[in-house]
Amino acid sequence: MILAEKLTKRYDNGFIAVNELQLHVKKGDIYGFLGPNGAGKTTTIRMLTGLLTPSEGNIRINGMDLQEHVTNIKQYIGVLPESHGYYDWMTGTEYLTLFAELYGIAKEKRKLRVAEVLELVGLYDKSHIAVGQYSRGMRQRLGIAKAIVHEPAIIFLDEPTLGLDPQGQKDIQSIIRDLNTRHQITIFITSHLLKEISEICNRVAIVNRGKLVEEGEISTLLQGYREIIGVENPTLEEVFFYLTNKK
Ligand SMILES: Nc1ncnc2c1ncn2[C@@H]1O[C@H](COP(=O)(O)OP(=O)(O)OP(=O)(O)O)[C@@H](O)[C@H]1O
Repeated sequence: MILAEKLTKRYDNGFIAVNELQLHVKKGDIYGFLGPNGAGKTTTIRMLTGLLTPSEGNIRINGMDLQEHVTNIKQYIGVLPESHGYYDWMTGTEYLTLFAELYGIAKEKRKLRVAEVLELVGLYDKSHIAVGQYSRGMRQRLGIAKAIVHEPAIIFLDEPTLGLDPQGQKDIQSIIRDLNTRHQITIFITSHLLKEISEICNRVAIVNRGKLVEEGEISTLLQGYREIIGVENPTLEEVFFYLTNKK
């Protein structure tokens, strides 16, 4: 579904933030993209979603080259960026209706689709309140609703539970599972909460200083590092620290 080959980003100051990354996200995955601060996760998401041009390498989404078909591909993907602004004076309904319109959803379908996504993220009851009065958890849920309003096949969630309390984290996790299982959306997610990733994802990639250090099924990965780390049942956190601290 997403195939990135030799993906590289060299910023104008010469710094190589992403270095020949090979990624393969399969249809139906909840794919965790992990790495320490500064590893290149946001830079990668920005390239995979067509916001930043790679310095080298290529990206195929649903078999289409991203550079060549960027406009078409934007209909297939939805994004919850790491940080994003809202129009605080708008209600949840107005905000989503605006994006439904920008995505070209026909006027007669907009109202129904906006109501559907509000229901899906548990904001239906709050749809008439100004976004400025939403809690952080509600804003994140609204951000997810925005990411799915045009029925994309893949969504990219950059730290969706950052700064949320445990209940807020659980709410987002259950929305993610629901989108994946009931709505067949492939999910690409970054998070520093490794327990969260091991609970909701089936596959992960671990990056460090712009380079891929591992990719695969979580269960296979954990098994593969049993002897190397010398722990009978290593957690994702133990494997992560082993891989990102090694020289
Ligand atoms: N515009 C830029 N110019 C130069 N360097 C940049 C630019 N944007 C990001 N970087 C650097 O690229 C590296 C990767 O940044 P990026 O934001 O992709 O990391 P990240 O893995 O998302 O980090 P975090 O977990 O902290 O969000 C960092 O060292 C960052 O300082």
